[in-house]
Amino acid sequence: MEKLQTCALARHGRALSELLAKPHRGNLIFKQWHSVLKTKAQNTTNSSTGNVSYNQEIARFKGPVKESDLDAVRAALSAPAPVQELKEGWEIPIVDLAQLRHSARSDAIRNQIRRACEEWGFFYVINHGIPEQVFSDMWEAYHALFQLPVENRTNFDCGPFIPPDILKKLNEKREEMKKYADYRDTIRLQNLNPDDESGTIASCPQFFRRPASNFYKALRNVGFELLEAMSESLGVRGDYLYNVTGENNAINSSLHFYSPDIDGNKNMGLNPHKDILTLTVLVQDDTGGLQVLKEDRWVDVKPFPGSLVVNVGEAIQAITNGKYKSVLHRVLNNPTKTRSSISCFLIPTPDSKIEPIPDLVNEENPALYPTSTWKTFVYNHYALALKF
Ligand SMILES: O=C(O)CCC(=O)C(=O)O
Ligand SMILES: [Fe+2]
Repeated sequence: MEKLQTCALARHGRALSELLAKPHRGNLIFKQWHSVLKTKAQNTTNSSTGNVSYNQEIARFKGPVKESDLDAVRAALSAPAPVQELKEGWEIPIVDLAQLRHSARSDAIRNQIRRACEEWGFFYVINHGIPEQVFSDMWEAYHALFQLPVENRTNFDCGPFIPPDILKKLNEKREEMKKYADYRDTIRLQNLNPDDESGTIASCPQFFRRPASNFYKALRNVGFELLEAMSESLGVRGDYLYNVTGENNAINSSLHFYSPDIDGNKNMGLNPHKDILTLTVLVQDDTGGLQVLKEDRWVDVKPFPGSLVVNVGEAIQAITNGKYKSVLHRVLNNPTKTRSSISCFLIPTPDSKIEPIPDLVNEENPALYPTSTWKTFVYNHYALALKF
């Protein structure tokens, strides 16, 4: 703590304790970009963490770490929407995968998926059949990973996936971007093929490889199954979305650890953003805080034990010519508890062609997206967001 305090003093010329005493201590100075967690166990009540917990004071104030640029870019993609009361009875749709696998019910479930993608862009998946052990092993590995000293992360935490020239522009806008800082720590893994133990996963610590491989394989395969159902729900061949996103067996992942909102400032753990990729499959612990925007209202994606949370990415929105929605979502920090989540992103390969499905384009529905490669799509996406 002492070291961090010195660091805060040096940077901001004020003692940490002084700032902590102020009612507005959630000010920009402390909205650091990343946080680092480790050491001293505290009595946090995060059920999925078991006995493991992290020192939240440190988590909040260490930083900025090597620029969590992606968060800032994502935040810049759209201004935060107005916060309104949640509408009673609005619930995220639930998709029962066991029923989808049951031929007598699969049509009905595909229709549910279609509606969920059109109306919400988000849904829960239940009865996916992934053994509980896969999750518990992964959570254990997750917590062990976060306990490593931050300098030991460089081998495997790939940082943001942003084209270098965009990154340069972003650095020029750094001050402006600070207002979008998030209260959390994130480890990012990129281009990880869970089938290939000699690939990217080999740069992860030994203890993490096996549980991560099992976990990502399971989540990715659920993602593939959903891509098939989504293709069919659009009236195209079952392998359409899978093929069009490049038959990529590798995934990206963000492992998030959210600090408690100890000053009650309703700080943002993760600013409103859309996922740019194909499909996100996410697990969250039982803390809650994830919200999705629907008709200008934030709706809670409440923890639902045993479920996966799935959301449509920008790539699918483009391929479906806007029919399936990639929607804004955010995470609010819990007042007292930490929160853990792991996103598994299905990603196209760089040369994949991203363009609307021809059958979905007609006179009434002109193409809303030009044909591009995934690489260009990503570039344009960020460039547009940053308005240069
Ligand atoms: O932590 C969560 O629940 C959301 C994470 C998320 O939106 C992301 O990684 O893109
Ligand atoms: Fe997201």
